[in-house]
Amino acid sequence: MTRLFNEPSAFSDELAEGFVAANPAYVRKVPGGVVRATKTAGGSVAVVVGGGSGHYPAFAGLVGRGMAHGAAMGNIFASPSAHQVYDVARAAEHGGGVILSFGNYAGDVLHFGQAAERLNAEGIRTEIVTVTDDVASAPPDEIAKRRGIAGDLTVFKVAGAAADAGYDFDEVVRVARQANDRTRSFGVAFAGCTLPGADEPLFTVPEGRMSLGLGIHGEPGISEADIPTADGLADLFVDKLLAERPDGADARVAAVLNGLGTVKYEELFVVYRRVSKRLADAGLTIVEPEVGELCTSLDMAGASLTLCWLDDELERLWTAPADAPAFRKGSMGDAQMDDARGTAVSASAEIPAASEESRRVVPLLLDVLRAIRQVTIDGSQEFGRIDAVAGDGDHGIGMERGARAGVDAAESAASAGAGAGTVLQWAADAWADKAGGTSGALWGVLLGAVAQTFGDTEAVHRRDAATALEAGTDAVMRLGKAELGDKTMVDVLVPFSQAVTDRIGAGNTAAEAWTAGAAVADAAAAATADLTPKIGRARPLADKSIGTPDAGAVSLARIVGAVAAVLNDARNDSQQGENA
Ligand SMILES: Nc1ncnc2c1ncn2[C@@H]1O[C@H](COP(=O)(O)OP(=O)(O)O)[C@@H](O)[C@H]1O
Ligand SMILES: O=C(COP(=O)(O)O)[C@@H](O)CO
Repeated sequence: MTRLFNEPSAFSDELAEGFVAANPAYVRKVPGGVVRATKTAGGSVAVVVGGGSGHYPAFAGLVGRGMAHGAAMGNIFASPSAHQVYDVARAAEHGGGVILSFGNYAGDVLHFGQAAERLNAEGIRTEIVTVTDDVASAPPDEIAKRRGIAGDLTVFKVAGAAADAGYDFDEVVRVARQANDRTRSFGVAFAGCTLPGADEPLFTVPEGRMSLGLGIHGEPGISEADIPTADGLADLFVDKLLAERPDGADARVAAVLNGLGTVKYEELFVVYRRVSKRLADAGLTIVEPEVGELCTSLDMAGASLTLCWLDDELERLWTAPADAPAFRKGSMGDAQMDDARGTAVSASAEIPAASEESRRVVPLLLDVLRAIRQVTIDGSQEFGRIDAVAGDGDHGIGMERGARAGVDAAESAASAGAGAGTVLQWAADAWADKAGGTSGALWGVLLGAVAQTFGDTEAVHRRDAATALEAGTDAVMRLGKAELGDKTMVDVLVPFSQAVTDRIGAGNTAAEAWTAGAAVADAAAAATADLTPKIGRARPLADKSIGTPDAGAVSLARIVGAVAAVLNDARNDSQQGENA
């Protein structure tokens, strides 16, 4: 149970504030997260990490000398937005380029990817290193699909040490990827975690049982077993990981026995006693092990073991001194504070000139956006419950956060005289920024593509609605790379967009076309229940997901229905106006 909070929606911002207040010698707040408060040598590569909040000390607790240079801090269990990542990277970079490193989750991949594109376009050399250590989340022949869990630590540590040792950009990327290739983790959970303000945990495990192959966002494990003794758990961990020993690995390993939130250090030590013995029996030498909480999942009761098979270079970097709020090793000497660096990085947007025709559609667009917001408020709990079956339960919160921010931004743009395109673009940017997560990125590009199609100078006709939907569908599929049948919002978007295009082509009004499209969307969303997820958070829990529709598909269908209602109301109003 997360007992101590004020407003649940303010939890991640408030914890960031408190974290910075508690660690002024280490970190400084910047838009989107934190950067080192200490000086870094000019020309160094910057290692910027990040992810959702709720995993402390990942990610902000690992910012400091010898470790990361900055951390983008998302909402609880939701990736930070591209905007946040960009801002943190700009504040952290020192002229040697930026390595963005994070656990392999769809939302993080999309947002960090967009930030990398922007940084590279601005001439800041940026490369991504995803962490894929969780052996439970995909088989060895699909290793790149694996999630990142406590193995974040070994990858960030190696990358940060290399950057501070003066390695050049390509060399930091090389050793960080090498560390990831050599890192494997496996975890179990005895009880799920509860989001601040929620009454129920995201999942439960029957008394006396444990969930094997946990996710760090309250995703249930992939199978269940009786809770063994401490030695039994150690054996399970070691057997799983020894079976995954990378090809060509030497006999020296970094070992991390990680508590997920409510397992006591004492219990971890009892388990570690046996882990160390078993590894020694297997002929392995453990190098500077870590036992404690290094990557958590709020109050989840659980533990994981990580092994990183070291070579000489990785060992040197793993054992190099480090000094971060939650990770200290060796002795680094006195730090010099970095007072001089500025923080403001994102330019504020201007309102481009708009034509009268373009502005004429803005009131209707605002009604549409407000209706979308209402759907996300009304459906927040339900979308979250659907998402929790095989995901992390945050789909409702994320959609609501995004839609609320989108409406606020659109209203500001409209009151400053913006045209249709800019109103929607502001909504798109604010949605992606405040929602984070996979759906935040996807709704950002969806609305952004509609905004581009509408523009600020031409009147918006019903054919433009169909063109905009097609552009939005393309943008979502290009960014998310999901195909039809993968069990995502794409399974609704494609048939819905097609239905609207067909109806408009046949001479229907926009309201008629959307009404017909809404029926198609409802049926398509319901049909996702039979599908097996092939992408996104639910993929490792495919069997659990069968029988439940996809959360993003359901929320999209609900939104389409609400938009159809707004268009029908608008049409009835204008007909009454004509009759009067
Ligand atoms: N690659 C993808 N392409 C399109 N939609 C996706 C993709 N991955 C996930 N989704 C959609 O996003 C929804 C989850 O959104 P959200 O809760 O924000 O995700 P997460 O918490 O997993 O980042 C899924 O139900 C699915 O509809
Ligand atoms: O939750 C995280 C990112 O996952 P999403 O795919 O955005 O839900 C984060 O905590 C892990 O980095």
